[in-house]
Amino acid sequence: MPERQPGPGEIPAGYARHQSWSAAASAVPTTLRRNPVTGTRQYTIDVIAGDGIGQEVMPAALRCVDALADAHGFTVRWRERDWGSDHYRAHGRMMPADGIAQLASGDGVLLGAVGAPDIPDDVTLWGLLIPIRREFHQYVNLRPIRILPGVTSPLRGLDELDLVVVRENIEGEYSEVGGRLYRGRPEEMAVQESVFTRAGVTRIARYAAELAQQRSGRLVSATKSNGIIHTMPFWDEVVEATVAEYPGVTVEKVLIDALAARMVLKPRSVDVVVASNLFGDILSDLAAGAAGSIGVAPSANLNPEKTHPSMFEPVHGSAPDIAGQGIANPVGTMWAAAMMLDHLGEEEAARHLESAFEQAMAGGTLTGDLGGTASTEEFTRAVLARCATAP
Ligand SMILES: NC(=O)C1=CN([C@@H]2O[C@H](COP(=O)(O)OP(=O)(O)OC[C@H]3O[C@@H](n4cnc5c(N)ncnc54)[C@H](O)[C@@H]3O)[C@@H](O)[C@H]2O)C=CC1
Ligand SMILES: CC(=O)C(=O)O
Ligand SMILES: [K+]
Ligand SMILES: [Mn+2]
Repeated sequence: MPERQPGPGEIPAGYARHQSWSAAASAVPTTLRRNPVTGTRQYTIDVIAGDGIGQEVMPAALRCVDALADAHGFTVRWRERDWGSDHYRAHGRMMPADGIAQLASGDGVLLGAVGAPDIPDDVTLWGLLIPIRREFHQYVNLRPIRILPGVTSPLRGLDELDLVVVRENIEGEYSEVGGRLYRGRPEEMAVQESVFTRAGVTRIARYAAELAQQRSGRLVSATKSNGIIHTMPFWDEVVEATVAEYPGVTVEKVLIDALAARMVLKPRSVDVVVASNLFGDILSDLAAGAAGSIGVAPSANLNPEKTHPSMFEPVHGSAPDIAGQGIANPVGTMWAAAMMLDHLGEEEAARHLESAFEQAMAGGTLTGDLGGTASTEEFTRAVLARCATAP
């Protein structure tokens, strides 16, 4: 494997040792390519299929969006990026040194997954996914989940579930503050700091409160302020004070351990969950499991101010255990693409895409993770058949 030796000003493959490339990210603000005179809508989207099943689920989603673009009168220019673990093996980095700057001129990023069994996961994540989230200030990770048509939840008697995890996405427990000393020796130690800021907690709480206001008014805040004595009491205080500004929204703080049990036992008692980076990561896979499979779960890494591109991806990873078999469920990526269309202002196409995969599933075409026998290709064709014509 090549040695990772970034030159001056380059992005190192391991973000932990980064200098700064924020200037590159903030240089070019995104502007949606909507011509005010002709009304034509054209979007430039960067596509990072990435690793493992990312290579299988991404083409499935792109074909659907292309069909929808024709049907709804807009065009998408895909800029395909061969970034990820193969790029790392060839060049010693997950993306080019100016990768962030390249993405900055687009209207959004669609990502499959990153992660390969032969490369440490911190290298792959911190070399691609996490820098994009941070440098583009995508501080909201929005993760809706529903029990989709045709799916039987593994939870007894649960036939309906519709909740949203609002995960803080750029600070918290995922922090490069810390270090390791005396590697390999008996006295070795590792320190990992969590970073919570008033600005960071306030803005995620605001986003979640606004979402709760549009839904049930019920917000659950995941915490662990009994065991984690500095950051979590701070999280609780800031969340409570922020949500108090939103009439009609109540916030219930629930310790994460009990919340995990509650989401299995009484998942419908939860509507919108606001959670730190790590807690939101875990709860979103838990919620997806309750809804039948993590293969259907989407996520939007949002820069709500739209000063930078946002990034859309399935919740799942590269799934090396099933990669290359053509059996991955592409719904998580299709649903993420629908969230991207919403973000671009193409709401009709977004609803069309959602109803297309829902109808395919309702018709009994299901991939193996959901107990069906359809391949990725068979399922995708069933969705495509419902994308060309009006829903
Ligand atoms: N945002 C990202 O790109 C993420 C990357 N990862 C990376 O992915 C790699 C694998 O991680 P794991 O912990 O195994 O999580 P994973 O999400 O890749 O897979 C967990 C389990 O779910 C199944 N699964 C996932 N997506 C599926 C789909 N679309 N259809 C059918 N089955 C599906 C897999 O086969 C596996 O049994 C690691 O390198 C990890 O760091 C993990 C999570 C998110
Ligand atoms: C990396 C990961 O697990 C996630 O973004 O959900
Ligand atoms: K992913
Ligand atoms: Mn995750």
